[in-house]
Amino acid sequence: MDARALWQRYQNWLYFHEGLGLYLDVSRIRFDDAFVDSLRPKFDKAFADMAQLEKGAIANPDENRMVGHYWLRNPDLAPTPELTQEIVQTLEQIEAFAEKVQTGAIHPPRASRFTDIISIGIGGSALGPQFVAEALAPDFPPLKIHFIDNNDPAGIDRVLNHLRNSLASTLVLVISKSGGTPEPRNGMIEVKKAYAGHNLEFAQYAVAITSVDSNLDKLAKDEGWLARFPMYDWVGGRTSEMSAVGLVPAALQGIDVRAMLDGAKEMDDATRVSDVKNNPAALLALSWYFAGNGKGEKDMVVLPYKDSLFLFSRYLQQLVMESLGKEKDLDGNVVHQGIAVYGNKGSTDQHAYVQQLREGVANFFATFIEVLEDRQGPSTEIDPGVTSGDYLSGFLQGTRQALYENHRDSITVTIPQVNPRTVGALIALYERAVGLYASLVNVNAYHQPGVEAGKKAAASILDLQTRVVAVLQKEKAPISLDELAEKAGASEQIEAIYKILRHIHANQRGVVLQGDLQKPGSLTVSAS
Ligand SMILES: O=P(O)(O)OC[C@H]1O[C@H](O)[C@H](O)[C@@H](O)[C@@H]1O
Repeated sequence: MDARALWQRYQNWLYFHEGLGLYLDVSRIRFDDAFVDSLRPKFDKAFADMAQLEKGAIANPDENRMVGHYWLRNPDLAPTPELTQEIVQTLEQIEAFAEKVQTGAIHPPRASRFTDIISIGIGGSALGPQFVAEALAPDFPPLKIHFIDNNDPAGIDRVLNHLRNSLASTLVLVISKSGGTPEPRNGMIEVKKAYAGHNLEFAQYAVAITSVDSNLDKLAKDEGWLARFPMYDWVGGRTSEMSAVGLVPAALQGIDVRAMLDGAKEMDDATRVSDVKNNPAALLALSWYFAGNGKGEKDMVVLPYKDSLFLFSRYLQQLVMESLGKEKDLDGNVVHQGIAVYGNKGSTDQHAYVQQLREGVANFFATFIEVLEDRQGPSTEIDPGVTSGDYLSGFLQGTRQALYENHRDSITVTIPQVNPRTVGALIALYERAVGLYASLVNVNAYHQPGVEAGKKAAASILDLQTRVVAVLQKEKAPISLDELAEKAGASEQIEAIYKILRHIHANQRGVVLQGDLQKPGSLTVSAS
């Protein structure tokens, strides 16, 4: 296609949302009209499915749950007045709590204000809050947020060390929808011990965000934590940014959560339109379907050209991959669906892996996120008449063009600036696109059965560790791994036992391995 024809195609397919000032350009995805027509029946079904979902249908059949993240930003849509009221009240409580914390009406026992937040959570209970903090927190927020989103002891230490002089003014958010995920539970126990070590009573610093009556909720209630905010079973972790999960940390950091919700609502309205060409989420789903042949054959590389959006790809990774990455479709056929997502930010990534994108294996399509406003205030000129922002803008256009010339397709989303409304809109846009695409490929976007296998295996390893260590402690002399495994009744699991022992040995916690480390089968082990 020559330049004029491309320009025409650009204009034909350009989507613009006036209220949000958001553009979506899918012209560099090479579908034709016949392809769009061929998907029409699937889209009709997807729009109908989505309408049912918004009305409160059991859209997550495996877990027998409604899927209601759209109600969070438009509570009147909720299927019952009780739910509407609950959403509205929770939002009011969140805002009231944040205001009291910021003004010092709620303050820690030994300081006049809270200054910092430790947010403990993982997956959907971390990625949204992290993305939004990075995108929207002011440079000098009323409370500065720090995340514990893993079970890495050194990572936990790092956060606690940074805060060792301000723990007495640090609020702790423990975020877990289920209230039973091991990582946040363990993080909470470690942080609690650190508070005890500073003679601080944890409950006076702690806030729980979790489902009503979960283990975490009960603990927070029993111990009299500072506050508790509810999570709902009809909101999935990966779509929970507009629930208390995302709103509490955002409001505490001084982010305008109402504006974020408004932006999402406006986008929801726009993506409810049942006409592909005039629905930005449908245009995304159409492009993903075309690019990956409806089978996820191409990865989605997400490149925001704005530092504050660099966690967007990480956020989308869970939203897209946990939603679409499914073994079976809704009819039980084995389909192995999904779309792999990765990315970081431009132009930084141009100096890393864009070489491969341009010339190497063509197994991806790119999504550029462009922000029109360079910075607040004027820019200095780097060269005569040229600013850093002009360079960044040029880098984006250049990469888009260079990729297209080499048959690498791309989508471009353009927003006027990074603010609560546009961030809310971006989140809503992708939530809807994922939902529509899931319908196109007939998978349940709202469950995650595959995650359980790893969790169960991990639990059985920890159980094995307890058994093996108990057996070892009764031994008087060093014993071979084979013997130990047999005595623990776990001969089949010798490799796992070896790895457990090597780990305990490395941490000098009462186990000594001796012998040739190159030949694990020849090692003997003793309790020290
Ligand atoms: O919020 P939680 O219940 O602790 O869950 C945190 C995360 O854990 C799981 O592994 C799920 O796969 C995620 O979807 C979820 O976001």
